[in-house]
Amino acid sequence: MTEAVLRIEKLQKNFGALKATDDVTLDLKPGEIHALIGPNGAGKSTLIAQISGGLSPDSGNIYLGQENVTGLSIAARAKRGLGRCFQISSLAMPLSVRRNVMMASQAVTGTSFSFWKQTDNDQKLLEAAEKVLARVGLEPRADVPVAELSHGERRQVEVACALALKPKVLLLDEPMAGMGAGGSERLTGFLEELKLEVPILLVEHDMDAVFRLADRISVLVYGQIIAQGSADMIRQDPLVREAYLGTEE
Ligand SMILES: Nc1ncnc2c1ncn2[C@@H]1O[C@H](COP(=O)(O)OP(=O)(O)OP(=O)(O)O)[C@@H](O)[C@H]1O
Repeated sequence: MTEAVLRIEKLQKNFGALKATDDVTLDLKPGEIHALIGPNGAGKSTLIAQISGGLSPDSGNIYLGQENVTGLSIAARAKRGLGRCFQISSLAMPLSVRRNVMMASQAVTGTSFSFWKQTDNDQKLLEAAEKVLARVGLEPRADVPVAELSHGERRQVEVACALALKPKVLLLDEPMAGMGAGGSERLTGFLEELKLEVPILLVEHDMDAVFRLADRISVLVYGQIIAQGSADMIRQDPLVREAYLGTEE
């Protein structure tokens, strides 16, 4: 059996009486996209926050490869290869696309002291940024301030920032949100290629993208996984149809 790169075991998180994460177990294997779907308020963001390290679970464990990372900080997890899509709000708007990507990779290489001077000179960072920008198709926009980009392009910058950290695992929280049809289509194609290098745990409301991309899908409702399996299995699952009735489809 292929070893999981990310494994979540019996995770539990309560907010007062609300069970936001209720005994969640799932894993992510090399080469796959595992999508996490569920109606609004199902607990997807809460789960992603616990995996990335922003929120501590009440109980349960999170493993990156063999290592239990449940007690580690966001930065410590990032150093161990847990990449996540940066929120647009964390991008530096006045700075160029290239500079944003360089700053992202610097954040985990530990070279942040006096980085304003250093960044321009650090050839390694620059080369790494150029590679990533080419990868996501942002090369022609490298010198443009993020503030001048379209929403879809900013999303691409977020993905580029995450990739600059050379992650072993990628968490993407609604990467298609706010993108036009063309943007979603391009990003879908890109993620299809990317998963072969970096497995992806994907939270996404765009069901066309989910059903096209996901090798496996977990359906979260009221903090619990009510179904887990291939896209075909999930499409036909009566519990899932009931949970989505009148919402997504
Ligand atoms: N810090 C918090 N304190 C109290 N309740 C919270 C907190 N964060 C989230 N919740 C509640 O936990 C539940 C799960 O919320 P969460 O944002 O994880 O759902 P979601 O599936 O990501 O929703 P959406 O699809 O709308 O983004 C919701 O009922 C929400 O109101």
